[in-house]
Amino acid sequence: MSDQPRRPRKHAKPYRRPKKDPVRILAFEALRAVDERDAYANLVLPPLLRRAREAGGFDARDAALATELVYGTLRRQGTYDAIVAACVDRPLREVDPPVLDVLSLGAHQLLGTRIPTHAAVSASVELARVVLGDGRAKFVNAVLRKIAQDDLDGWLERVAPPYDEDPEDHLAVVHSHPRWVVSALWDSLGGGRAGIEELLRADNERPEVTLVARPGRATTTELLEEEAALPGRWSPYAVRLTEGGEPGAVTAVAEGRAGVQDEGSQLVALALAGAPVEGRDRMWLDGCAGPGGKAALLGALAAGRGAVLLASEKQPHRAGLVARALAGNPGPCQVVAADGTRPPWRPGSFDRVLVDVPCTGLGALRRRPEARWRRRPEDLEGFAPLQRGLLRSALESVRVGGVVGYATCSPHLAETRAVVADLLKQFPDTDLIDARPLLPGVPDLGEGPDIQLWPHLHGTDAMYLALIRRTG
Ligand SMILES: C[S@@+](CC[C@H](N)C(=O)[O-])C[C@H]1O[C@@H](n2cnc3c(N)ncnc32)[C@H](O)[C@@H]1O
Repeated sequence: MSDQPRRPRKHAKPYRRPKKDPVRILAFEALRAVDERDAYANLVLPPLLRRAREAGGFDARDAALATELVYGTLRRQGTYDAIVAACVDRPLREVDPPVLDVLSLGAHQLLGTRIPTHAAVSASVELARVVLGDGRAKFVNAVLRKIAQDDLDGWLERVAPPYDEDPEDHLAVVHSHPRWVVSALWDSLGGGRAGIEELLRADNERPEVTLVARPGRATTTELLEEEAALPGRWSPYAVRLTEGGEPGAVTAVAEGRAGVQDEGSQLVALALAGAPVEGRDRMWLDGCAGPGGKAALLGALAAGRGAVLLASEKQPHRAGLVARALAGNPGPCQVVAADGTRPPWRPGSFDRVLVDVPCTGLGALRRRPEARWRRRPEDLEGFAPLQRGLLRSALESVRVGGVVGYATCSPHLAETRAVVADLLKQFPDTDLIDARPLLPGVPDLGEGPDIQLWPHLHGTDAMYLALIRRTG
């Protein structure tokens, strides 16, 4: 035995178990709800945050951190799964989902935030003790210590296949999108590596909150008086709220004179309203109106031109939301709950028709962090007949000389150009209108005549719009 004196123990103070960490427990609960109950993060989080605030000791910074942990972990799940898989000695499907959630949450803190390594590991291990028990906390500790040995770039070099060998798989792991989604977005965007990488990066950013000043009811000047407000980029009715801006605190929003509406959604309504129609321009239809963002803007624009808007929506509760969005509209409008594929109105009744059809939502991935992992390629087949049925009915509902706008918040070609091409074959007396000149000053709208907006080019959701005139 050595006669060297033993080194004094480093931790002279008695071990004190760290206090429970409400931020990480809340983030874990939210991830479990998304995983177990197929909940949506943007719906599950607000009540959890409210309850935490009401319980006390949970301030705005805690709420911001919890939100970042949940959204960031969900968005980057594909990347973190690949890294965790490299650090455990069994297939990920054999790791219990709650354990995986704690590991992903830890991986995000280590690789996607500025939280110091020791704090990220110890907070995650403590979370694991509380929600999983001591035994599994040891496993979490071991895995996170391995992950902490490298930074994100280092890990990506190890776990992503080289770009030259498999570009789509490489981008899927590096930018955390399912491979089929990378493929579909790239097909629609076209071009080389730089563009698709910018798009995938933009999908991983939190979108700005954009307001619309509903014409005749509010002005952008009024909205710009808000502290965190900046002018919109493209829509004359848009105002952006920078970090910390709270839409609910804006008087015009509380009064329904303004609303929260992505600028891409505003541009779709503006392009339809601006399309030239021959003759009468009095009857406008929004055939898929719920929850009413575009209907409220169209209603206000119609009012300014002496036209009437009929807003139709199949789901009665969503028709209720449309009625709320249109309450106080400065001109005549009506809301009905109706199936747009079997409409109660007569053919040829309308001068302008919008159908913003149900779709995969692949253009709004910034807003719904879990959506990319839930969607399946088979979903496209489910939407295809409905999208065609709604466009067919819209083309029947418009009079000769009037215009139909077919919109999606997906850039997937199967939901955009393929639907339009099919219906143009069935309705030979139609013309596509070049929509690009209707959005003056908006660059990079594509080759036309339809338009495709993109998060990385326009800062909007990836909305698609084709404008079709009936000529006979
Ligand atoms: C993409 S959302 C429309 C968003 C809306 N235009 C807005 O800007 O707020 C599609 C809407 O179509 C509705 N819908 C689905 N099937 C329908 C049908 N057969 N007829 C009419 N509406 C339908 C959905 O309930 C959903 O509210």
